Amino acid sequence: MPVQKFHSADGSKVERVVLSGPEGSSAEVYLFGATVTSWRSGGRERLFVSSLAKLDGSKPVRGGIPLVFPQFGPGDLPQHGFARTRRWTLFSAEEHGQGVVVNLQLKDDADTRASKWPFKFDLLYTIDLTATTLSTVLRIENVDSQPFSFTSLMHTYLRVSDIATTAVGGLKGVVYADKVKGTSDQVEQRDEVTVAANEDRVYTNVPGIVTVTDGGEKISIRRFNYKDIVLWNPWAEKAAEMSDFANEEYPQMICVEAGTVAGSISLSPGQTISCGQILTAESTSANI
Ligand SMILES: O=P(O)(O)OC[C@H]1O[C@@H](O)[C@H](O)[C@@H](O)[C@@H]1O
Repeated sequence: MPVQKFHSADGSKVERVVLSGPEGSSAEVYLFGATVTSWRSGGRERLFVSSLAKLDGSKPVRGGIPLVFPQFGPGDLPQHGFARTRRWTLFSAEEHGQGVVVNLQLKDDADTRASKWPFKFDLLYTIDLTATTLSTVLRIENVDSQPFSFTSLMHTYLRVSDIATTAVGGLKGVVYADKVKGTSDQVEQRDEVTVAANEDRVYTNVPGIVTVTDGGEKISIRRFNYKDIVLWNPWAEKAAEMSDFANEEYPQMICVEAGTVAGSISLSPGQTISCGQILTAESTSANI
């Protein structure tokens, strides 16, 4: 069965779905936050989820792909907006020629309309799995009678075997803001960006494909309507401040987050936009 539904302990609602694709590929998605918590391809888990992550809806999931909308970072709303902490609806799930696709939906409700972002919206989140790709696309529709603006991002926690041998390509020549150092106009000089400390950077207007290599493994990130890339690893010092992240886990992950966060996206009444990423796993060594 390509899509399996798992219910909450009391059996009253679907808690998560598991997609089974070709060649042993799979993905798991929680309806809480529409959070993808697992993506297996080429016999490997490609996403990192902390062993201390809360999966009971008590806080955003520390790992996988939390969805940031309508606000990146701190601001009028809670950090990273409300999409990652709302319960989404399972809209549809079906097999297609090359894999399986699931659509989740989130609409405004009394709580969101009472928030500092009070607009009427309709979100459709499409998670599409093939043997080697996971595509996540967020379609945002303005169903209000007034325009609105937002920032959004897919906060992807990639699992790596060792941060010391992990390199991110595709950022050379890109201007970035360094949130740790407090600078905003540096230009990346490196072909391969490595991380060896607490890093929190926003690369703006990234032009093409971004790659993450880790030993013989490579993930390519293709984006559309998402201009920026956030690079984040908490390292030991920030890890110690997070109750839902084990101290020793930071070498096993890197967040490479596709989004539009340096500027915002505006939609007029009736307008829609689809923003997303396609992650492709290219293994040179399968380990099933
Ligand atoms: O702890 P949170 O809210 O999930 O955020 C984690 C990190 O998310 C990153 O996207 C931000 O750039 C960081 O500043 C932030 O610390």
